Amino acid sequence: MSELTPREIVNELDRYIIGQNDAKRAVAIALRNRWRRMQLDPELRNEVTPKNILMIGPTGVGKTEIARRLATLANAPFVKVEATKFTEVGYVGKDVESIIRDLADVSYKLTREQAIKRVRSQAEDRAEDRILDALLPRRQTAADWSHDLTVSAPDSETRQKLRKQLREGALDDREIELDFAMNVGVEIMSPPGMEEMGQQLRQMFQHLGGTRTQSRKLPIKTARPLLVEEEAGKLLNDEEIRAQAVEAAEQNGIVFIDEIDKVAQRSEWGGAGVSREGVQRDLLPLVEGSTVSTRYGPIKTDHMLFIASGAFSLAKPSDLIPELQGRLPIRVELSALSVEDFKRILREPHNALTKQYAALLGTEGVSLEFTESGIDRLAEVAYQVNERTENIGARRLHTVMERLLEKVSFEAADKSGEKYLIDAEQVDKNLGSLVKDQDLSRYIL
Ligand SMILES: Nc1ncnc2c1ncn2[C@@H]1O[C@H](COP(=O)(O)OP(=O)(O)OP(=O)(O)O)[C@@H](O)[C@H]1O
Repeated sequence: MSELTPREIVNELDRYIIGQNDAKRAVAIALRNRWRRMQLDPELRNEVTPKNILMIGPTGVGKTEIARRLATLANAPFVKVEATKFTEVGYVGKDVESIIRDLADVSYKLTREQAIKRVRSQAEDRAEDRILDALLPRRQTAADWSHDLTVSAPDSETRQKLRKQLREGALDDREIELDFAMNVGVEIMSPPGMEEMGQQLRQMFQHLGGTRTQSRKLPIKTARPLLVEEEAGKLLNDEEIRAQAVEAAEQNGIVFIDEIDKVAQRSEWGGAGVSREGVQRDLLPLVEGSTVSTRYGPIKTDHMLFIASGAFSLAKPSDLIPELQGRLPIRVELSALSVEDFKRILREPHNALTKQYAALLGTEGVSLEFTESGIDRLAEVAYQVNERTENIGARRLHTVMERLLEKVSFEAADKSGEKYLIDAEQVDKNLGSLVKDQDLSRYIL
């Protein structure tokens, strides 16, 4: 559980997202409220439900990015779905529960990764010993000392030498033969709603099947990560991880529902409105709090944080069914991005595109530098293309940048040691004609 204060959360988000302060504040408060809730005594804790958020703003201005970064910050399981997915042909209702099942999968993966991190060094030690055993069968070193091979004998001199070489990477290419555990568990696909039964069957088969081993000959550098993974697996308790994953999804889960405006009911839309309202009605129990069965066991949605988002250019939040409106009490508007914002997005974020491309090309020994004028011009070009064709927000920076650097990216492998300077002139030279030609920019930028 993140202990960051709202101010700290906003500061962290500022490292990646330019502007959109209202939205940042809203999600920061929501996250802090989770921490506050956990400080309460259990009885009151259960009464406090999250104040879900409705983000309103055009496409590509940072709605998803804010939610995703928040989740990363809080180490929280996160899923994003498009509400329109449930209006597609073939939708037969109730499938919205798959959102929670996906969240459970994400949560399990996250929880397992964290658990692996905790046992990693122990698993690495064990893996090292197994490699050494393969290089120098332990009987030669340990048997005289003890017949019980599970008790580790002190390293013989040869073993010590090998261990040193191994750690220095000197034996990386040496091939060894090892027994790897093969999971013979049966994958059971359970129909929606029957996950728990599937889970029980899976466990039953696992007991019947057990694990078998398979002997494989591999170079040490390939074998090592596999052995670490296998040893970590042995050190972990899967039942415990499953239970923790359920807990994390219930207490920390964040569900981001995009395009909620597209399923907002408007009386004049007539017939189609029914199915749209249907989707809202299906979503409602999740947001209000219900129990969904997953392969990890039943999961309650009561304390998950739901962030719904949409452009609301045609429909308005008041076109959503009243119950859903009531469940999304916090409204934040995100503004369209200006040229100045684009300039900052290219320069400031920790992961700014300019930094990403420079780092990528750096791996080829090519140095890529953007002058101030170059960045300004790029931002202006992206803004212009957005105005003239379709406004896709900051996503335009990606398409424009990709186009600008296409040639450099292609050639970089043969240009080690060279330096590329991107100034305004370069930008104009590469993109000028495309920007002027509306049809071309529609296809290419
Ligand atoms: N304010 C911003 N600061 C930095 N980067 C941004 C900002 N807005 C958008 N971006 C970048 O633009 C891309 C798209 O943004 P995002 O996915 O958040 O859009 P969105 O507002 O959720 O749109 P949609 O509703 O269409 O999904 C991301 O790569 C994101 O990093």
